[in-house]
Amino acid sequence: MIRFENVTRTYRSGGKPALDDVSVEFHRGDFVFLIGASGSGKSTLLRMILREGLPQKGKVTVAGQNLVLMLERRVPHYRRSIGMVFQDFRLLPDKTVYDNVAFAMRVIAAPRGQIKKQVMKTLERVQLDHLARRYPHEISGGEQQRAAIARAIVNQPAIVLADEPTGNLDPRASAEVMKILRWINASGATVVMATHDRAIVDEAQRRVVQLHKGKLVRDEPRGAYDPPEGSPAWEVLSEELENSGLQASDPMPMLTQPLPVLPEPQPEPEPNQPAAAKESPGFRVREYQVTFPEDDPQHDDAEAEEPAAEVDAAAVPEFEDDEDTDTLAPVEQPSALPSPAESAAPKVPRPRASAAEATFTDTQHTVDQLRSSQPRGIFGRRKR
Ligand SMILES: Nc1ncnc2c1ncn2[C@@H]1O[C@H](COP(=O)(O)OP(=O)(O)OP(=O)(O)O)[C@@H](O)[C@H]1O
Repeated sequence: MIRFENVTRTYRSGGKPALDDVSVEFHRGDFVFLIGASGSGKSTLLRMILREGLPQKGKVTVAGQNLVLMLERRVPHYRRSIGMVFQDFRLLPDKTVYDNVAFAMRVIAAPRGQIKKQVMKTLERVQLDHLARRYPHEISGGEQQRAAIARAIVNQPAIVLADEPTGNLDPRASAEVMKILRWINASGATVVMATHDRAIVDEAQRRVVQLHKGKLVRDEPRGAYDPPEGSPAWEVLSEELENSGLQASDPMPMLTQPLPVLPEPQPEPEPNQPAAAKESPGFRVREYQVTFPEDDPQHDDAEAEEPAAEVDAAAVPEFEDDEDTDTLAPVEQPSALPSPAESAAPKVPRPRASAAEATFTDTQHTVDQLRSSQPRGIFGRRKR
């Protein structure tokens, strides 16, 4: 479904590549942990799947569509089949939980009745229906992340990308988020999750793809956070360990080595603090300007869910791309989350991930991405 072939991406000419000759394939229904030290290229890879940034060399294909050759005008439609979850949630602070999720459907001009039904169904599935009327600053970080996930999946994307979705959460909230991501995956979506969270990776025993300085050094079908001793990844990282500055939360092949000095732990955020107060110092969430009519305080809520325009299915462009017949058909969600027993916090306490600087730092990106969302079904149709 997602294929990288010898992909090299360099941000600055003459600089070191953020991705260096990477070849990897993610299949429909995969659950993949993308791991690696800070700066190893995880976010760059995720962004490339979103078609934010193209490779200088190589080819990225998603559901048979060559992203390098994709026409710009088709990109918004393409992105609608992808749900994106960020470390810093990126909820719109002036909208309720309900409206944050509904926003993703309003911008694609979904019918009003469908919005209400689908938003509430999705909120129930992330167990947030009782908080639908709250604003982001009135709910916990874990609840904010669940709301952000609801927003990402409300249009039933075939692919869900998560960039350190548990990075700002405590173990219990992280476990809730993982339960939801597993459920999304079980419903058929491909999930690719970048993480520094050792405990989560170790516990899940799912596919692990590891980057190191832009190179793919490991692809294990069922792996732990640390590479197996003696494996090529272990060898590479062992060589690097002495002078690499790896964090304790980065893949660490030789646990007998002395650990680097860690920064002072950050204080736990107070419950019910505004979202901004919970952001790690490294984040740069910019002010954004949303100019949609529904942001106008005078705007009648009753009208807010009216479609902005009729969707003419016949007018929706279809993909003509190449070789494989894979599609990005929307994914039906099962009717319920796994049992509450599955939501128990992880047994092993783990260190909080370092406050790595978010790469998707521009909230406008989220708004743009939501604007380009669309009704389900479109991506399942391609010209033969
Ligand atoms: N917009 C950009 N402009 C220039 N360099 C960039 C840009 N984005 C990323 N880089 C560089 O590319 C490399 C890979 O960065 P990337 O954000 O993909 O790593 P990462 O593994 O996601 O890191 P982290 O775990 O800290 O989020 C780093 O050296 C980074 O400095």
